[in-house]
Amino acid sequence: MAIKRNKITVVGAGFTGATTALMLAQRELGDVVLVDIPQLENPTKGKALDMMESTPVQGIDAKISGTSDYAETKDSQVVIITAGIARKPGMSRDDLVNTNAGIVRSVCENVKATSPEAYVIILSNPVDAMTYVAYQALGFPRNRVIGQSGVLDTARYCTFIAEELNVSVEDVRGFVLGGHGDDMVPLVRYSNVGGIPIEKLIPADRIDAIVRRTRVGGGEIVNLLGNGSAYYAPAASLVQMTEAILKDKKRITPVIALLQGEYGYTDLFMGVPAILGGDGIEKVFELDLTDDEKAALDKSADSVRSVIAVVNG
Ligand SMILES: NC(=O)C1=CN([C@@H]2O[C@H](COP(=O)(O)OP(=O)(O)OC[C@H]3O[C@@H](n4cnc5c(N)ncnc54)[C@H](O)[C@@H]3O)[C@@H](O)[C@H]2O)C=CC1
Ligand SMILES: O=C([O-])CC(=O)C(=O)O
Repeated sequence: MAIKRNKITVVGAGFTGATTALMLAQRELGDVVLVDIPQLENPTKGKALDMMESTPVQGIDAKISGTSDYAETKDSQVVIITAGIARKPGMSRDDLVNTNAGIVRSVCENVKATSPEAYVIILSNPVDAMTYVAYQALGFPRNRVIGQSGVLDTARYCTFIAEELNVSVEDVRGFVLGGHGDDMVPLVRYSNVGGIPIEKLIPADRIDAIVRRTRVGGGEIVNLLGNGSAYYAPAASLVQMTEAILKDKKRITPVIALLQGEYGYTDLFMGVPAILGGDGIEKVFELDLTDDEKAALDKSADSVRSVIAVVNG
């Protein structure tokens, strides 16, 4: 049987969606279908065609198409959901909950009908609650419904650590757990540079400053952009997760997963370290936490619960 390229659907052709589509193609992870609402059919087709016309210059073999018709997304291996509104300065991610819950629900009904075997990655904010909405609407097993927050939050954290020490980002390792809000939990104790714990390299007050900056990293970009939120690092994070699944890389990475007892939480979607591979979330790791770390995670879990309560009405 002829081997075919993977098919990856990106729903939402705005800043994050379009950037993700281009980055997916640049890594030749598969053919990409970019979907937006019917009113934006032509701009969506236009963005896709423009990207497609860059492929000879870049030496990329991947098709990129734009549509508002889910028939064209049929049997995608991975579906990435970026549809929804983004926040502006002065707003929190949670302010987006009602609008985006409706959008994510309707998108997921289409995804369920056209790509019932897909691994679905959710970006739309507030992303922990939106992953819950997607899980309910899709009815897929929990290993196939995956939220993106921790790859991005950890990338910001590692960027700041590398800057602080003036070392390669490649040698920085860390984990950010919890909800994708200002209560997220960068795990200092599990962070190292080239295997050396960061507590041995960076003074405590500077580590505190890095942790604080990481927690509000999304807001820092929102305030600078003035009319939208981050999209380059979020897109890169989505691409890393997609690659982990499509290439069965079994990356150990934070993902938003449905917790059923892990860390003592039940029926909660939140960022935890996991193995991400060919079967989606293949295993969630339960790290040993100190009392302070667990208290911080509990606080973050409470924040996520309060947003999920809004969704549940
Ligand atoms: N989880 C995370 O780490 C991050 C989450 N986000 C979130 O991702 C979402 C998208 O952000 P941007 O791309 O910057 O926004 P954007 O406004 O540039 O793009 C959103 C796109 O979604 C489309 N859309 C709306 N309803 C739709 C529907 N029913 N079907 C298909 N498309 C639909 C819009 O027409 C628009 O093109 C926001 O909610 C934002 O807060 C953004 C960055 C990081
Ligand atoms: O801050 C926002 O609204 C977008 C986002 O989630 C991030 O960049 O972390």
